[in-house]
Amino acid sequence: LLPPFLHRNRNNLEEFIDKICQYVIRDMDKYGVCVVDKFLGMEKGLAVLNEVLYMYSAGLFEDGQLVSNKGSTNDLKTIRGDQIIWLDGKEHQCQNIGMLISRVDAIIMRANKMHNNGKIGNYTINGRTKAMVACYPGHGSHYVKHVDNPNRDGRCITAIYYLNRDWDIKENGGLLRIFPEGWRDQVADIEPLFDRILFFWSDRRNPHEVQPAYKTRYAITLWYFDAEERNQACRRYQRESA
Ligand SMILES: Cc1cc(NC(=O)CCC(=O)O)nc(C)c1Br
Ligand SMILES: [Fe+3]
Repeated sequence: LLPPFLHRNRNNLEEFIDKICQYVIRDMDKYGVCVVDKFLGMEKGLAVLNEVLYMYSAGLFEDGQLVSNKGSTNDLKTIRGDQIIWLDGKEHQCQNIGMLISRVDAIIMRANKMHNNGKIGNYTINGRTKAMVACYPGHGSHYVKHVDNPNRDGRCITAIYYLNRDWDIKENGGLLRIFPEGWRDQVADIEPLFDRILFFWSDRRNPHEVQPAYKTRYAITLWYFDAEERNQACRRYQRESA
């Protein structure tokens, strides 16, 4: 008879997803931010990391936005921000990234169903963006303080999965600092640790920044849509572009 921990069969996965789901609902309701560690486990986490490293080494990432950085002499020194690639997870050599995406979908859709008559935080989630795989090259590249969805474009939850093994925040930097609205001068400092997933409301409640990273820093981001807000945003967009 196999020891219990080797039976990672369906019902263990179902139980795991339910447990994480309760935790996500509670923390999102209370804080608007939720961190889950050991999300996939070492083996699957490494499989996802290896797919990302393979694509990065194959030069498939596009150059991210240029962050114009005023040097000391006030010259416009542009340092490269994050480099990104968008994936739907069905691409060749991406089946583990695809598995990660379906795990996050399972939690969000389960939370959507489970929570006060099919809503999480009063949202009805009916879709998401593709996965944005981002790499900060690590020469001090950072991301300036911003809000993901400042103008009601439909995105309600940001989910970020981190892939950085042996990350030492003092040495390597790359801290994600969230300034949750209503927390007064408190901040949420999130280290981009391997196999960690972070959820937060995408709107103005959660301005955030990535502090300069001094080692290559990888993350996979998904943004989930609220049906109503997304429909209104699409209608607005059609009117504007008509
Ligand atoms: C391209 C793009 C990236 C990000 N990334 C982060 O905020 C970093 C989070 C982290 O890696 O810890 N956000 C927006 C609104 C856009 Br657009
Ligand atoms: Fe962001």
